[in-house]
Amino acid sequence: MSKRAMPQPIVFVTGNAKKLEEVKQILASGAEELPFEVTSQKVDLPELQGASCEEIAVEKCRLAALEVKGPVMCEDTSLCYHALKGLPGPYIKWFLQSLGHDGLNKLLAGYEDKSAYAQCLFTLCAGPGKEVRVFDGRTEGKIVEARGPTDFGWDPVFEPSESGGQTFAEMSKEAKNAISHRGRALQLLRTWLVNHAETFAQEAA
Ligand SMILES: O=c1[nH]c(=O)c2ncn([C@@H]3O[C@H](COP(=O)(O)OP(=O)(O)OP(=O)(O)O)[C@@H](O)[C@H]3O)c2[nH]1
Ligand SMILES: [Mg+2]
Repeated sequence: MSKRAMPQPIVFVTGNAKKLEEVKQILASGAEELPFEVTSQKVDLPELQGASCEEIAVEKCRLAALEVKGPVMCEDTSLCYHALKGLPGPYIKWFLQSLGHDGLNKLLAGYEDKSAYAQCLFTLCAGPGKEVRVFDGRTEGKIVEARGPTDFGWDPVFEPSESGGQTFAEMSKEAKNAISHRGRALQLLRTWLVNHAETFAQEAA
């Protein structure tokens, strides 16, 4: 499919190099090609506190569109423990930074239920002041003792239910992307853009 003419490409705004790496891999694979060019910009945007995952994601994307002055996409990842009623959720970054993998396990020491889900909210906005659309991808699993390479966040302590016993960190990139929160959310965004290319290009004009 040829790329649709837009004044600017869609800029994926993130401060996280590992997210960007996976997003590039996911977009390069899959049956449908995105009808727009995607570039990236490294900006670590401020994130709302005390709000829902969705509110945080929408506000971040709104700020990204103002910063870039054009079409943007962003994403927000949460790790939600069922026993803790969804926490750490959107605050997982700070929990991981302060407590490490061992601490992420110890949080559940007093609970039988070690289950958790990874959630990725992709957001898409055609420009400053334009509607922000949200695409929600989730993967259920459980929190385990760290196994596998430690180069991406909490991957070593999350074992998806569909992985046959491997943690995200132990899986190949292709296998992770096929069942990951990020892979699923990005697939929804891709399908929406393929089906609404005209609408989005007009909003961005
Ligand atoms: O093991 C992992 N597997 C993943 O698939 C994954 N995706 C995100 N993360 C980590 O979870 C926090 C989300 O916070 P987050 O969404 O605010 O990201 P961020 O601040 O790093 O980037 P961004 O907000 O600039 O895009 C950050 O610590 C990320 O490193 C992951 N860890
Ligand atoms: Mg962030």
